[in-house]
Amino acid sequence: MVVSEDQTQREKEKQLAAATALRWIRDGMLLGLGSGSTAAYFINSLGEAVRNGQLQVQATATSHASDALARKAGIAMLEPRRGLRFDLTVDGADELDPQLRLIKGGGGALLREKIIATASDALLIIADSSKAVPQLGRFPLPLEIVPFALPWVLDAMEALGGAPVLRTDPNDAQTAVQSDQGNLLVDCHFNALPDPAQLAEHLQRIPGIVEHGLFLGLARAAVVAREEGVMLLRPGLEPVPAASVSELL
Ligand SMILES: O=C[C@H](O)[C@H](O)[C@H](O)COP(=O)(O)O
Repeated sequence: MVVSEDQTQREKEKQLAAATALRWIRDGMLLGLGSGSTAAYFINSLGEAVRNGQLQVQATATSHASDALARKAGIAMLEPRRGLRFDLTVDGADELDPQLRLIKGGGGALLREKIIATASDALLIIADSSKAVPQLGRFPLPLEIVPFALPWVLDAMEALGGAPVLRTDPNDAQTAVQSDQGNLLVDCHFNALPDPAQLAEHLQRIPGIVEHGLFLGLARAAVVAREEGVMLLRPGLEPVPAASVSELL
């Protein structure tokens, strides 16, 4: 596989954003752990700090893959239970706009990610520079669908102006990808989402859509690594160098 200079730069930025997020992790915190390649860098860095005795934390992961990675990294894992709330969730994103509205779910983990983000006092996004966009929608919107509902959900998405595509195995177009819950995933192409809140309302009314990948009003801050430095973005505030902010919460 040929890896372009751009891809190499993106990977470096993901690692840098993930490592920067560690500066806001405090001893004793209960953490939500995100999914995807950027979150994996964070889990590995966190695991290293735990194994070195620098940090003691407990966590719940947003996917089977992240759970396995975190256990392997030596992080103490918590099962879901009544009353459990997280101090902070650290997760990646497929797109984030200046108001820190997000598209998530490119890795299929959107449902557990939204559950854990909602059970957290704060959601911190870690991202490479390609994820920060002026307007959401170039990345197709992921949806988690109950299998029985698929045909009607596809019709409903077309009626909303989207072009829905069932997510299949990249090596076998006949095999649909299943989420950790055993549901189907649909990627809906819109090109641009001028009113994400209105779209989210429509999606919530379509039976069979278990969850959609619009995360609105959930992210407290985003660490975005760029060639010129690592910035902290917060809704309604000018971006500042991440190193200048000592307390996030
Ligand atoms: O379902 C996956 C998640 O929403 C990921 O956080 C998102 O797809 C970003 O993944 P990556 O860090 O690999 O770009």
